[in-house]
Amino acid sequence: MKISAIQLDLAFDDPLQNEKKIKNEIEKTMEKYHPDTIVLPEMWNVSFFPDNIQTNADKDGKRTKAFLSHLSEKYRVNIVGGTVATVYEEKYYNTSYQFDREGNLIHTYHKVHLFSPSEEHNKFTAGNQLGIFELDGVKVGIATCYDLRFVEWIRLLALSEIEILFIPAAWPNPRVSHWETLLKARAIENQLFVVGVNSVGTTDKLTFCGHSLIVDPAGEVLASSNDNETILNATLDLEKRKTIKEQINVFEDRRPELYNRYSV
Ligand SMILES: NC(=O)CCC(=O)C(=O)O
Repeated sequence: MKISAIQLDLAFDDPLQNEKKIKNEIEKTMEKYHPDTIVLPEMWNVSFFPDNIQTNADKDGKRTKAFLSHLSEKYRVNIVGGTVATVYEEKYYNTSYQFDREGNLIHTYHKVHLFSPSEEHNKFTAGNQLGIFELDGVKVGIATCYDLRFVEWIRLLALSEIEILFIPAAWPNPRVSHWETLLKARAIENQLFVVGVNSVGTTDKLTFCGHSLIVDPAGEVLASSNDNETILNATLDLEKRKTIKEQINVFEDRRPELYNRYSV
């Protein structure tokens, strides 16, 4: 599967400008790289995140769904649509929508672990469903930014036998080393491909660190970036995951009966 991950400097609280930019970037990506799947960063409609989220949160995700559905159908490409601020029945969510090559919405994920240092938990409602879906017949998973720190949550995805984990993010400085280390660790410990797509640029409070990464199940970096806008590309050889599991099969060697005994 050929992946293109688009690392962007998003306009703060300006969904129209961000839509325009994403449309251009997707056009450019399709012309230059012809990927199977395009991946976007977290909260791309407003950036992470305006205090007055009420103003521009997407009602029922209607606008975002129409926008991404049109692009995925037009370019016959799967889109892992990063996340956007949404509002459903007066509750705000950090929501990710996924589309297949026919423009069908195939999956929706609401961020589960809200980033309390930025007061995200006071503005948004947390989701409570695992993010699992299929792209071109491949089982894949999604988690959003801060979710990456929750090893138990990502393990549940891995135990569901996903092959690729997508992590859209708005991960700021000064924690670039956490971001890179955790992406690699989640790839190695779960023997998965991990596609981490961050933002760059600044808001009134944060500077996003970029350094998006595509990592293979052995923790080898297939594509990396700095803190500029860029498109990362990698072809994921899904057979490699099988070979790695044959060499060190941590899933065969797990002792879940002990983990359950000591669980608190
Ligand atoms: N957008 C986020 O969830 C930020 C997470 C973060 O900065 C961290 O975990 O560190």
